Amino acid sequence: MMTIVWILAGFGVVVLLMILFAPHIRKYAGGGVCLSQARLDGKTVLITGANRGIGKETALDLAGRGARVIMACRDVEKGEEVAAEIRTRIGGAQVEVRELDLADTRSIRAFAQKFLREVNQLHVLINNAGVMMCPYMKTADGFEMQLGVNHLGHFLLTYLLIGLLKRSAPSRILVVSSLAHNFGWIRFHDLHSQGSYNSGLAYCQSKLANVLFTRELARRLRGSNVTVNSVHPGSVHTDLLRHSTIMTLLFTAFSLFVKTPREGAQTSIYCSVAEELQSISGKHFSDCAPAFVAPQGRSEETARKLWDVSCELLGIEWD
Ligand SMILES: NC(=O)C1=CN([C@@H]2O[C@H](COP(=O)(O)OP(=O)(O)OC[C@H]3O[C@@H](n4cnc5c(N)ncnc54)[C@H](OP(=O)(O)O)[C@@H]3O)[C@@H](O)[C@H]2O)C=CC1
Ligand SMILES: CC1=C(/C=C/C(C)=C/C=C/C(C)=C/C=O)C(C)(C)CCC1
Repeated sequence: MMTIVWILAGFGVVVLLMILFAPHIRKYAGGGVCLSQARLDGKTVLITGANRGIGKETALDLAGRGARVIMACRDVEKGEEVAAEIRTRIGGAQVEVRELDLADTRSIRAFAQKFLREVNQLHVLINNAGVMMCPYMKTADGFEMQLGVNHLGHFLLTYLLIGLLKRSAPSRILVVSSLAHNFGWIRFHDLHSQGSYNSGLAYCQSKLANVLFTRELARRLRGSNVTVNSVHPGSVHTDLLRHSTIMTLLFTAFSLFVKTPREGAQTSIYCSVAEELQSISGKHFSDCAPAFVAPQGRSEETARKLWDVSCELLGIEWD
């Protein structure tokens, strides 16, 4: 009986302390803030998955800095609703919505074709869209969904737009990866998890692929004045968690310690605008500062092999 009383008392003390220190905990959990006041007037930014979560907050901030923001969304209607909200919140905001389904290479090619016809400059490409821990699904081209959307879809999109980015230089590419890359490895023998599927490990693989792509692309872009960096936004309460009940419960219970989408967007914003990053490429950032990359994310051999396999799967030649 006494043990239960002590446990309840301890729990009460913890809750009380959390309430008391809530503002301090929130400030700490919010993480790094982009302090740059840089304007983006005359610059064009493309953000994938900009209709919610981190992508939406990134679009809102960059539009506020005067950029022309193109929101690439698979659901145009949802995208238009968010674009209208951004226009209401920021007078004179230049936001547009274009259809892009990263789970279908035909949609990616159609998007790029139209984009290259109608937009003549691109200064920042933010590969932000993502899916996490979904049940086993395949993209229209037969790729495992998380690898297909998070890595291969963005790989093809970047390939199709790289000429425009080079012509618009100085320009930047951001790849929104994750701390989850630490727990991933590239399963070259079963890239699409046909033998066995673990939704968490498949997500980690796709986020490791993001880091490896960033490093290999940076190496290939040396001297072009186009930089590419990867980002971990932090643990952010967004709809990304929708396929994991445990993660949803955890993030709800510990919401004090988890970032809001606006806080989660800070590192993407920082890497898009910070003047001091103008010539920084092939690095990984979190909380608006350089961040640790796991050894498997630093392997040049794996990065090159993944590059070749990705080209082969997508039927492209990218030297
Ligand atoms: N939230 C977190 O804690 C963390 C997030 N990240 C990364 O941050 C990025 C943004 O995630 P977050 O904002 O949290 O998640 P959200 O689920 O809120 O947003 C994801 C966005 O990606 C879009 N998307 C998903 N599939 C496709 C597709 N096939 N084609 C085009 N767009 C698609 C979604 O569109 P729709 O609305 O139509 O579904 C949505 O706009 C992701 O890359 C994620 O891996 C990394 C670490 C932690
Ligand atoms: C352990 C623990 C947490 C869980 C963190 C997790 C599970 C992070 C997941 C990150 C994601 C979703 C990455 C996406 O790429 C909280 C809730 C912060 C509260 C403090 C203790």
